[in-house]
Amino acid sequence: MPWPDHLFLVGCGNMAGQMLARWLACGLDPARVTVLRPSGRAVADGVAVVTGYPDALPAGTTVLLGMKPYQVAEVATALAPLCDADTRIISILAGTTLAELRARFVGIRDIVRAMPNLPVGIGEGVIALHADAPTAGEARSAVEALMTPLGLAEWIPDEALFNQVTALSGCGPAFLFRFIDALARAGEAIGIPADQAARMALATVQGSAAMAARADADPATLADHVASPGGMTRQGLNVLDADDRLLELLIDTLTAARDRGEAMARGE
Ligand SMILES: NC(=O)C1=CN([C@@H]2O[C@H](COP(=O)(O)OP(=O)(O)OC[C@H]3O[C@@H](n4cnc5c(N)ncnc54)[C@H](OP(=O)(O)O)[C@@H]3O)[C@@H](O)[C@H]2O)C=CC1
Ligand SMILES: O=C(O)[C@@H]1CCC=N1
Repeated sequence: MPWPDHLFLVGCGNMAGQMLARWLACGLDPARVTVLRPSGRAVADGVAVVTGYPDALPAGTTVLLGMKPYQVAEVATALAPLCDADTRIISILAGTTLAELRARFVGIRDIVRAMPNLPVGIGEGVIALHADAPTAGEARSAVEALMTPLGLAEWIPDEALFNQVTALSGCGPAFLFRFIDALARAGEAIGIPADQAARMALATVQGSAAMAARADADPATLADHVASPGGMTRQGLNVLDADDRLLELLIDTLTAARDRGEAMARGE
């Protein structure tokens, strides 16, 4: 596995923390990692944690921007002077365009936008990637190799779609967690004891997702395999399908998330 010579994480909270946990589990040497986080909280055995910027970054450093998007100006002011032409930057900042990153990290050739999601921590995430023309092919390959142990890595050639894919896969786990919770609560509402409904909802979603991932048939066809003609499932599907109720709900959900990304890109 071609790990970066050095990895410098700016912020290591919910998201970057999951990425790092997976990289370490896959063999990244913790001595190659420095984490900057204001709290100074320990991250993992052997990983250096700092609360301020070092005087210099080691040669061959890959920087992961993992703080909140609104902090990019403050971070870039401190970080950009430490970067040299060979520093690689990976940004997971939602709604932060490459144009903005290029304006803040002038002179850096290799900048990649990455949009991971939380299941990267167990190697079952999705990571959308986008790079523009100046970023070297070698850097793209290196970043892709770094993302591969995290799950499904997909290049998005058109950055204009980045907020859309963020809505689908970056935010998606939250929508799925909400669905699992709602399925359990719906079970409880029709009389199943709460703890049993929670266990059964989670196992149903887990088993269905795993089966869909392995099946030759697409998910829409699999739904028909569950539904016996004139049976119970069809009656339930009729509720979800009436006026495309579920589809419309999800389109509204993704649209709201996408719109927020566009507003963030405008600095709102
Ligand atoms: N959560 C998710 O599912 C996803 C998040 N993202 C992106 O990841 C980024 C982080 O989100 P998330 O992990 O949820 O947020 P968290 O709040 O969990 O983590 C933020 C991190 O930034 C650190 N931090 C705070 N202030 C500064 C500062 N001034 N300079 C440097 N670091 C700072 C925090 O330090 P400390 O640990 O000391 O508090 C913390 O480690 C965001 O840009 C978001 O858009 C992208 C995809 C999915
Ligand atoms: O909520 C957010 O803004 C980030 C982007 C994707 C998931 N979390």
